[in-house]
Amino acid sequence: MKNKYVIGIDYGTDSVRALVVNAHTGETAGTSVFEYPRWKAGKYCDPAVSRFRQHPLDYLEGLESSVAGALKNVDAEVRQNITGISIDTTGSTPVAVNRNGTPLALLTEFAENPNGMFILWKDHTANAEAEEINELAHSLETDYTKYVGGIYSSEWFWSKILKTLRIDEKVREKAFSWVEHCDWISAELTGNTDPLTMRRSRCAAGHKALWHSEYGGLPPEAFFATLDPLLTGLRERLFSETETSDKPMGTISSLWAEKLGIPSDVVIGVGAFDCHMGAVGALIEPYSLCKVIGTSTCDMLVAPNEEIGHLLINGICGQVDGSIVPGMLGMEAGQSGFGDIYAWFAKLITTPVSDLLGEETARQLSDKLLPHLAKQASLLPVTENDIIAIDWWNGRRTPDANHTLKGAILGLNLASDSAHVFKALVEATAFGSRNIADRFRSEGVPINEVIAIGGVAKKSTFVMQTLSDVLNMPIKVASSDQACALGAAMFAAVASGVHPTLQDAQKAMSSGFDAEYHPRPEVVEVYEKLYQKYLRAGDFVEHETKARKVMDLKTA
Ligand SMILES: Nc1ncnc2c1ncn2[C@@H]1O[C@H](COP(=O)(O)OP(=O)(O)O)[C@@H](O)[C@H]1O
Ligand SMILES: O=C(CO)[C@@H](O)[C@@H](O)COP(=O)(O)O
Repeated sequence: MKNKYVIGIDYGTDSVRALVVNAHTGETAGTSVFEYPRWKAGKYCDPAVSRFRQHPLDYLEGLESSVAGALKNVDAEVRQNITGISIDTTGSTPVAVNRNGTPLALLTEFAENPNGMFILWKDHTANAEAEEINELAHSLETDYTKYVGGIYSSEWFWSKILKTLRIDEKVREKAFSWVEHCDWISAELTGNTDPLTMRRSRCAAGHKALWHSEYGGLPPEAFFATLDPLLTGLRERLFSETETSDKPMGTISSLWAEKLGIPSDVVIGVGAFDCHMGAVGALIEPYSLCKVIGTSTCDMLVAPNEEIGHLLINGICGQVDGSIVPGMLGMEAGQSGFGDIYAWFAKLITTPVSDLLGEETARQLSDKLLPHLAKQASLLPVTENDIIAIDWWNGRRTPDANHTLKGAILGLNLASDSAHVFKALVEATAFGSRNIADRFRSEGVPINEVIAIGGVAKKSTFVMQTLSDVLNMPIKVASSDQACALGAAMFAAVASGVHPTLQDAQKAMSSGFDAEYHPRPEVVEVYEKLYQKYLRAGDFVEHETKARKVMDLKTA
C-alpha cells in the first residue's frame, strides 16, 4: 500500500504555516511558515482603538507560499499521494463578502478599506454593540447567549457585523453576506465561495455566531431585526446548517490544484478555529484542559454530551456539540492577552533603545530580552508581598467577557526592577488561567489533566513552571511545535478517508508529549495567597472601570 499524505494549514495571528504529514505515521515531510506582509507593516490597524484588520491578500499569498514552501523539497511520490487539506484559522475573524463570496477588500473600490477586510479576533471596536446584544438577549424569554457562556463578546461575529454596518455605508450596500476566515479560505480552495451553499464550520458558528440546533440554526430573524433594522434579512443570507471538521468541504478546484502542484482530487476539509484543531493535535481527551498558549490563550475542554450536555456553563466562550471532537461537547475559554503582555513589556524596554541607539541595537536586545527577564525573574523569591498584576491588557475574555477592562500593576516601589515586573506579569497570566480553571470546576466541569501547546508553552520553561505552581497541577507539553497544523492534518486525514475516525487519525499521527512540569510544593501555598490578592485587586479594577463608565455617561 502506498503512503498517503495530508496537509494541515494553520493561520495564526501573525503568520500561516503549512505542514505536510504522512497520514499513517504522523511524520513531517515538509513545512513552511509565511508572515503576513501587510499585517507585519502594521497596515489597516490602530492598536490605540483596538482596531485590528487583515487583508485577504495576506491570506491568499500565505496559502500559496506556505504550501509551496512545505512541498519544495518533498519527493514527487509525496506530492502525488496527497489526499486532503484542512485549515484552521483564528476566530472570530469575519469578513463582508459580495454575492460571489468575494471579500470586499479584494474588489478595487474596497482594496484599502479596513471595513472590507477580515476583522481579526482581537479587534475590540465593537464593545458597545456587544453590550447591546447582551442587553437584548438577556431581556428575552429565550436567552440566545445561554450556550456561549451568557455573555456575548465584542470579539465575535455579530458584534463586528453590526458595528461595521453602522459605520460604513459603502460596505453596507455591497455586503451580501459575512464569512469566517476558516470558512472562506477552505471554500476558496474548493472554488465554491457562494455564501449560500458553502459549508460552514460548526466550531465557528456555534462558539461565535449564536448557532445552535435548539434554534434550528441562528436565532430568529426577529432577534436581529429588533437589535437593529440594519440586520434585517441578513440571517437568510447566512446559513442554517453547519458541519464538523471531520467532513469534507469539497474537492480542490483545478485552479488551486495546478497552482499548488497537487492532485486534482484532493479533498478539502471543513475548517475550524486554530485552538480547536490544536487541541486535537495535542491529543485532548475528556476532561483534559488543553491550553493553547501564544499571544493569547484558548483553554479547550471536551466531555461526553450525556455527562455535561445538560449544564449551561456560565462565563466561558461557549459549549458546542462537535466543535473540537465530533460527537463530544466542546468548550472554549481563554485569555485575550498572554504572550502579548510579555511582548508589550519587551517593547516598553526596547522602544527607547531603538530611538536612542538605533534599530539594530534594539533588535539585538529584543532577541535576548524575554529569556533574560525569565532567568532573572526565576531567581527571585516568591513572597506574599510581591507585586500583583491584573492580566487584562487586552480586556478579559473569560471568565465573564469584558473587553472594556484594562490591565493593572499594583505594589511597585523604588526597588521594583524589570525582573520584578516581568515576574508579576507572568504570574498575572497564570492567575488568569487559574481563574478559568476554577470557573470550569465551579460550573460542574472537572479537570483531570492539563495539556499545553503553543509558542509560549514551547519557549518558556519559566512561564510553564509558574503556571503549574499557580494551577497546582502538572502540565504536559505536546511534542509538536505545530500542534494546530498537526490537528488540521489529522482532520484532513479523516475528511479524505485515510482514517475512519478522528481517534484513529490521532492514534496514528500523534507525536506525544516531550515535557512535563510539576508544581513546586514550596511555592504553591504562597501562590494561593497571591491568587486571592489577584482576585481582590481584579474586583477593585472592575469596580473602578464600571464607576468610570457611569461618570463618563453622566458627563457625556
Ligand atoms: N522566551 C519567551 N518567553 C515568553 N514568551 C515568549 C517568548 N518568546 C516569545 N514569546 C511570546 O510568544 C507569543 C507568540 O506565541 P505563538 O504561539 O508563536 O504565536 P500565535 O499566538 O500568534 O500563534 C508572543 O506573544 C511572545 O511574546
Ligand atoms: O480566539 C481564538 C479562537 O476562538 C483564537 O483564534 C485566538 O485566540 C488567536 O490565537 P493565536 O494568536 O493564533 O494564538
